[in-house]
Amino acid sequence: MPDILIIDDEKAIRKTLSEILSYEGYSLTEAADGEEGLTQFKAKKFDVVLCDIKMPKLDGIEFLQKAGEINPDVPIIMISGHGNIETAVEAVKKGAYDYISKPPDLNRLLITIRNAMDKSNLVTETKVLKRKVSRVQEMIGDSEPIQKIKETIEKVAPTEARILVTGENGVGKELVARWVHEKSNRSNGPLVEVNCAAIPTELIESELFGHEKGSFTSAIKQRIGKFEQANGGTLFLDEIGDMSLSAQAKVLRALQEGKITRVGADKDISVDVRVIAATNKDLLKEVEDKNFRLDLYHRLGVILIHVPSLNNRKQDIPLLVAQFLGDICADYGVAKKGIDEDALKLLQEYDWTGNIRELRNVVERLVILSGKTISADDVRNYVMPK
Ligand SMILES: Nc1ncnc2c1ncn2[C@@H]1O[C@H](COP(=O)(O)OP(=O)(O)OP(=O)(O)O)[C@@H](O)[C@H]1O
Repeated sequence: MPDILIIDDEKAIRKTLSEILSYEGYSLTEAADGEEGLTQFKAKKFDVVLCDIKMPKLDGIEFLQKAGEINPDVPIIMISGHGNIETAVEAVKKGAYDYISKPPDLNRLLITIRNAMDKSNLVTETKVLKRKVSRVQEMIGDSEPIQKIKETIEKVAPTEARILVTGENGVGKELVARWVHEKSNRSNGPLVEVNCAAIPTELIESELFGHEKGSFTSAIKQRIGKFEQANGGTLFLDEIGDMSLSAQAKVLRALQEGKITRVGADKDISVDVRVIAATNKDLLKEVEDKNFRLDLYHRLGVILIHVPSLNNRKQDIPLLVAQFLGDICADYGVAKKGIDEDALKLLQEYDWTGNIRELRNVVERLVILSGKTISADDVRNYVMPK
């Protein structure tokens, strides 16, 4: 049964609308002002909201803005009184689905609600489709290490084992983490990613565990951390070797006890998260240098997956180039370009210190600058040997 929220300070209007709509098979919730409406809106996902414009506490326009921040996909139909048609039009400009006038015309009311629900279903379907289309990039390569990595992923993904992925920048460590999540029993839950190297040391704890309002100078609002966001899913801690020792201690506790504490809070929160960590550093050397905790290393690295550099699996280059050529030409909306054998050979001779990320950039450059078929001369002209 579709759920409709009616927000109006006039009891008579709420009553009339409720009667008509419940007769039509909708389930109704009523609120007497914008604030109450917002509380209801937060508590449950409605299919449609009918909202008066002039109300005490929070008026219709303010409700529209706040509701849009919480869930922009729920259609809101404004109910306008005599004197505020202009405001209703303004509301539509600001994102309301439509408006109806008081007293409501029965047919127009029902049609508007039906249309609003159709539109909202379409929005949801489009989102689902988009998600399906943007599925995880396939892991290309038939070299022995890549085959072994794929086998390991198949085996360990359905378990709850923590995984430490190692390898240079741009080799595909994140892709490994994505596939583990995708093939795990948590694939319907979130995959949340944190790049530990990109966050200043003093902020990493609040980023991971969240904070309470006022717990430090810039904590103006309460904030949910990445561990909580990843609840029921997977947390990918990238560049874990760059994490401060004090954050390491807290991550260790989260892993040992399945509990976290927001910065500035005194209450524990239980979290159900599978952690996959990645690093381009030699963590055991970091342990030796006292930059990384040995106990955390053991907790994280139940399964170790090393992704070798592209220079150590150059036989994967032709397959990767073919894949990237297809993807990039499709992105640019041009017919798929080909590549000469000699050009491919030259690419295999290069030193790929930037790994797969660099290879993709080079293919993109070649697609832009070359003719229909990429030649060895194109490679010589546009790809500088190092
Ligand atoms: N085997 C592969 N097949 C196809 N694309 C790949 C493969 N490995 C990596 N890529 C692509 O190369 C790019 C870099 O990969 P990714 O971000 O996973 O590397 P990374 O090791 O996590 O890098 P960093 O350490 O810099 O974060 C991504 O666009 C990824 O989709």
